[in-house]
Amino acid sequence: MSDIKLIQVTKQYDGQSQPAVDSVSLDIPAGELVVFVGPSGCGKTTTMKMINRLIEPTSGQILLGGEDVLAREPNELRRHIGYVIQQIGLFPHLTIAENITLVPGLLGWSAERSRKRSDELLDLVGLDPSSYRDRYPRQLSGGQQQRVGVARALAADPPVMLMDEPFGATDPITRERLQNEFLRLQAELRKTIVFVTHDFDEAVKLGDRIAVLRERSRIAQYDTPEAILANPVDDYVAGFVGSAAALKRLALIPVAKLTTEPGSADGLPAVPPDATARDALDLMIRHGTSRVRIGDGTVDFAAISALLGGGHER
Ligand SMILES: Nc1ncnc2c1ncn2[C@@H]1O[C@H](COP(=O)(O)OP(=O)(O)OP(=O)(O)O)[C@@H](O)[C@H]1O
Repeated sequence: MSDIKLIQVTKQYDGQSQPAVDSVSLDIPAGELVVFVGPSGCGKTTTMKMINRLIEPTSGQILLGGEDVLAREPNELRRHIGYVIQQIGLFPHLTIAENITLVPGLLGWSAERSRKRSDELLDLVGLDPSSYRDRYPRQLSGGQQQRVGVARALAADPPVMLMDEPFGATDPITRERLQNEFLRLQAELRKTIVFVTHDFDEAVKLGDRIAVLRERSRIAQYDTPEAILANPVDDYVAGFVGSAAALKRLALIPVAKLTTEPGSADGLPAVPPDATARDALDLMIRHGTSRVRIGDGTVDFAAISALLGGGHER
């Protein structure tokens, strides 16, 4: 199992008076997408890069599937951890297929196996292999290059992915499309993912859990998006959540996340399986009910109103 455990991890850069990351402990369960969100300079990237040893911790321990990452050879470690960054870093003189299969190449895959994998991944990220595999990066739009970046990180099927603001450089519409595609992918692949962003809406939309970080990467709150929206632990987190934006955020939360056990759903209006909490609320208001059906379960008004920050006056 590829869970990740940070145990009192500290990074002190040379010449800095304070550590960039100060004794951070965090458990990231296997198969979950955990988002680090926090203001610029709070140490998100530093924390993430210590997991694949692009940055070496000053002290503390990082376990990957129970194994100390510091005991592993860095290049070998990195071949098992997909890495996606904002400036994708595709090699301009290599074709898209060659870019995608860099790591499989290092792992000694045959040309045939690499070609198949690259076509499969292009399909997976929504690019037609026959029209894209032989192009060069400059012949693709920013959003398409970003998809190739994701495909490349997935190439050797690593159990763990680190993603640093991967959609940050794209326009809002492309960004939303990439987020949606990525959510669909992750529902299928269930990788262990650490995802860095400073956009709280993105964190709510993508995260199974969110770590809200304060300065020096200290964890202000670590919980599901729903729990953080409903009960921010303090003013710092509440400031991040921003109560005025709560209604808007309902449109980001799949109502399936809120579904309760199957009960009697006779006669209740139904929302489709991919509906958002906002859709469910609209349906309740239209039908004057406090419960709606989704699949085999139901969701009630209390679950939705909790997301609006019920009980936390600002
Ligand atoms: N190589 C370095 N040497 C010295 N200080 C550094 C180095 N890299 C980062 N820092 C400092 O460590 C702190 C954390 O930086 P980091 O890049 O991890 O933050 P971040 O939360 O990812 O920020 P952003 O959202 O702006 O990318 C910052 O104060 C930064 O100036």
